Amino acid sequence: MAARDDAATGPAAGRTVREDARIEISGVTKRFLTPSGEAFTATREVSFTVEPGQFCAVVGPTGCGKSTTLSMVSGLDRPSEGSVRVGGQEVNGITDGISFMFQADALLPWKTVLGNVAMGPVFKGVGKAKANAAARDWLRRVGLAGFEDHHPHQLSGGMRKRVAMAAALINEPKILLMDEPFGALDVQTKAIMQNELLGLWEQLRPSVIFITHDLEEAVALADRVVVMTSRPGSIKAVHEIDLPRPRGAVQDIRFQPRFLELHHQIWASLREEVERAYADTTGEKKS
Ligand SMILES: Nc1ncnc2c1ncn2[C@@H]1O[C@H](COP(=O)(O)OP(=O)(O)OP(=O)(O)O)[C@@H](O)[C@H]1O
Repeated sequence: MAARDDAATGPAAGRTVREDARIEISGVTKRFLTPSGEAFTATREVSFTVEPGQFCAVVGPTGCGKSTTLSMVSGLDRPSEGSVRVGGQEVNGITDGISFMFQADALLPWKTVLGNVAMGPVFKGVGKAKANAAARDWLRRVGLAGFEDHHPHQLSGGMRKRVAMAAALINEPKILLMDEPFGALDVQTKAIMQNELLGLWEQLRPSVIFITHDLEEAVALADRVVVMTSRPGSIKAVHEIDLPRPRGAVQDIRFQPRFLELHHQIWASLREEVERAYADTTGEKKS
């Protein structure tokens, strides 16, 4: 396990970050009841911290409990044991100041692009004119000026992601939870969206938990990469990513010697878990 950041030199150094944006996941075990009434352990004693303003990626084999962990941070679900704290307060319901982005678009098909993005401030009680003005500004920031009156089905996959990103960021969340947000995009569009996300994150600095199956994406974007074991998911390793910021274009980062070194190290620990999870599904034994 690599050494942890020093607060003075870590990702938040020299920036205004919100102390209430620290996420502390401590000893979280989550059990579900199976249809036959048995307890199924999805995660076991998961512990890691995301410092305020830090970008943390989580990787691990399929079914290891990544999304389950995220839903406990969001307050949509509760741990069976252990605790999740945001800004020092135990999470026991939907927490204010948290936004989400998932692989599937969460856009309302009957609303225009402008209407979708303005929804966040409207729900917070901002007047419609002011919310629309903020939404226009955010659409400009994500390169969609001129598409305000379109509906989601009239946009490409990448454009819909931009709308989702504007909708997630318009309320300037202290925490952004992302579950494979770019998983369904083609390679080029994915790289463009990753660059856009990094640019916006550097301006706003929410704390981010970013789940991905793409280790290159995790290393290119994150300050910290958490590797989870195969089911039941626990923490295998936490790797600090010491690539300098701003990172520049993700397409170029991938060729840097330090990137390759980090990727190689993390893949060594992830690979074993991916193979173990695969063996579980095929009934093969891997000790
Ligand atoms: N509400 C639920 N009820 C019962 N079992 C659940 C529930 N939610 C998740 N699980 C189980 O918990 C385990 C972890 O699921 P989870 O979706 O968190 O994994 P994941 O790591 O995000 O997977 P993937 O990478 O495939 O998206 C899985 O075996 C899943 O079937």
